[in-house]
Order: sequence, then structure tokens, then C-alpha cells
Amino acid sequence: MYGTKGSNRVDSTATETERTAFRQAEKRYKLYKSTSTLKSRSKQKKQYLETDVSQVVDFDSVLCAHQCGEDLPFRTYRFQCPKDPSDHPIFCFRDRPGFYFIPGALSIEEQCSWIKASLKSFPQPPNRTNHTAIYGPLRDLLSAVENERVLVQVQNSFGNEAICGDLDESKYIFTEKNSSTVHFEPCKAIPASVLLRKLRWSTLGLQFDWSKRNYDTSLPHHKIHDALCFLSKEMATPAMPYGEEFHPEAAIVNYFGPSDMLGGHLDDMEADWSKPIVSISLGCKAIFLLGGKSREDTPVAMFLRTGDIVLMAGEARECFHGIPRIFTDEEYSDISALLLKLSDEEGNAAILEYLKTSRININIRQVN
Ligand SMILES: O=C(O)CCC(=O)C(=O)O
Ligand SMILES: [Fe+2]
Repeated sequence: MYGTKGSNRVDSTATETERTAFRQAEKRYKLYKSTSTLKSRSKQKKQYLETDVSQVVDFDSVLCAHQCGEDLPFRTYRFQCPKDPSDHPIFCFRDRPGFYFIPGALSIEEQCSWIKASLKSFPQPPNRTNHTAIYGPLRDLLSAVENERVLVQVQNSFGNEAICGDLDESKYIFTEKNSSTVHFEPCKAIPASVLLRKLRWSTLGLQFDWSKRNYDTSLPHHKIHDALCFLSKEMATPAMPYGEEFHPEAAIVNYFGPSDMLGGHLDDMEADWSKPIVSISLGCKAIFLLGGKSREDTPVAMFLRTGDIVLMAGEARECFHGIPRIFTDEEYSDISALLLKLSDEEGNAAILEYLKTSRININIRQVN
């Protein structure tokens, strides 16, 4: 589905080889790593400038044009929604019905709060992450990073009876690097910071099973958290069929590092495609590709910035889409206000460090 391997939904090595229009666009915008050993800043900057972003739609500029009464780019128009409870201008493409872009939908305060939730509470069991299949449920990953803990496998044979109840049972736990009570092989200890960097996805509400490519309703789960329900219902309004209410039942949280991309795909495991996917961008700027119903259709590229929200409903649900690139360079990531806000508050050091080179996407779905 995603041109990805194993548990890594967000992948840095797209394997698709066909030469479709979608693939060509991915290749145009993806980050090319330098083959040179020279890693100077000027070299990195040069690499970025080699990517031609002149055809990428920038809804920040579209919003400015709209606010100044200027003409909008020819493919776009402002969507006037009589039932929209929020005041945010919403933009659409003439040739992509069912796709809605809400630039700057979230305030900086709201962005900070969803970033914290994405790193602290969303990866908590019973929610699953890409780490669950390897290590079992991991609790408090972010606080393990803050306390410089390491993940270790403990077994009864090491005399850790207090940790592992049953004989023969082994499990992974976070512990201090130099713990005197937990016995482990130091060379096998994984720093929590490495696990946070390798976090690729977490699933909220009804749990998505990547191997079966379906929702597994038998897996333990909590309902989508009230504040996320409220936000997604409100934001979904412009894309909802008249008189119906959005029921948020599941969400996928994607975590992107510097060279990660999300290959072109469709989200087709939900029953009713007339209902939107509500997709929230947080952290570093990205390029989003919205293709057509075939991979042969040339996609439209647009920037997604922190605080932007995108809705995909109806026909747009049948359109291939993906993220070929995120911008982690300070100059282009467009997160300075967010970093400033986070650094104003105490206790955000680990979040700040992570966010400087990361993007988070929360997409909320009605499954049934
Ligand atoms: O990261 C994004 O903005 C898009 C994510 C997406 O398409 C998905 O999770 O299905
Ligand atoms: Fe998607």
C-alpha cells in the first residue's frame, strides 16, 4: 500500500520502481543526500536549492492573496461553508473535488498541546506503535528520553524475578544506564532517545493492523480522546454530507524524521468514503502530493506547515497521495514560532530537541 517495508509506515527508502507520474513527482521532490563526504552547511543549502519548488502550491501565499483581495492561483478557490463553525478560510482545487485545505487552522498553543500529546500520551499502551511488535507495549517513552534511560531485555536467569513474574518470561523495560538493581547486557541496551527517533506511527482508537491492512476490532483500545473528537468533528464540518455528523473512531499518528517519506497510497479501509479523513500537520514543513485516481495522473504538490489541516472526502478519498519530503533545515522548516513557544515553558527540552528535525501528522478517521 505504501511502498514501505515491514513496520515502517513512514519510510526513507521507497521501493516502487514504476515510472508513473506520481513516482516522477516523488523523485522530483524527495531529499537527495549528498554523495560527497563534505557535509558543510553551504553544501546542504545548495542541495536544497537544487529542488525546484516553484510549482509547489503555497497556501500561506494563497491566504495572503485572499486577505489582500488579490486573485488566487487559477486552480484554487475559496470554499464558502455556511455550516462551518470556525472562521478559518478554506481553500479547494477546482479539479480535486472533496479536498479541502485549512491553512493555519490551529493556534501555536493548540499545536504545542497536540505535539505533547503525540509524544507523551498517544504512544502509550493499549495504543500500538511500530515498536510494539518488537518490544511489546512500551510505557512512558518520552519520560524515558527525558531521564536518559535505556531499554533492556530482562530475564529471570539474570535474577530479575521482581520484574518478570513467570519463569522463562522475558520482557523489555526502561532502566537507568548504570542500574545496580536490573541486570542486563550493556551492549544490548537501546537508548530511549534512539527509540523516539525511530518511532514511525502510533494508532489511536480502533487499532489498524498493518499486516492485515484492516482495523482489528478485537485489539484492546481506548476511545479517541475527547479533545481530539471535538477538534476533528469541528474541522470535518465543511466536508461532511449535509445533516450528518463525523464520528471519529480511529487515528493514525505518523512521525517523520529528516529523510522520511510516505509513499503514494490510498486510505481505503474505512467503510464510507463520503466521510472525510481529518489530517493535522505539526512540526517541520512538508510537501504533500495529491494525485488523481490513477498513479498516472500528475499530482499537485503543496506545502503543509505546522497548524495546517487537510480534509479528504468523497472523490478525494480515491486520489493517491503521499509525502515525498520534509524540510528540517532551520531556514525552511517554518517552525520558529512553535520552537519559541515550546522553549518558553519549562520541561520541554526533549520535545524541542525532537521537533527541530521532525514532523508529526495526526489523521482521524470514521471507520464504520
Ligand atoms: O502525513 C500526512 O500529511 C499524510 C498522512 C497520510 O496520508 C496517512 O497517514 O494516510
Ligand atoms: Fe493517507
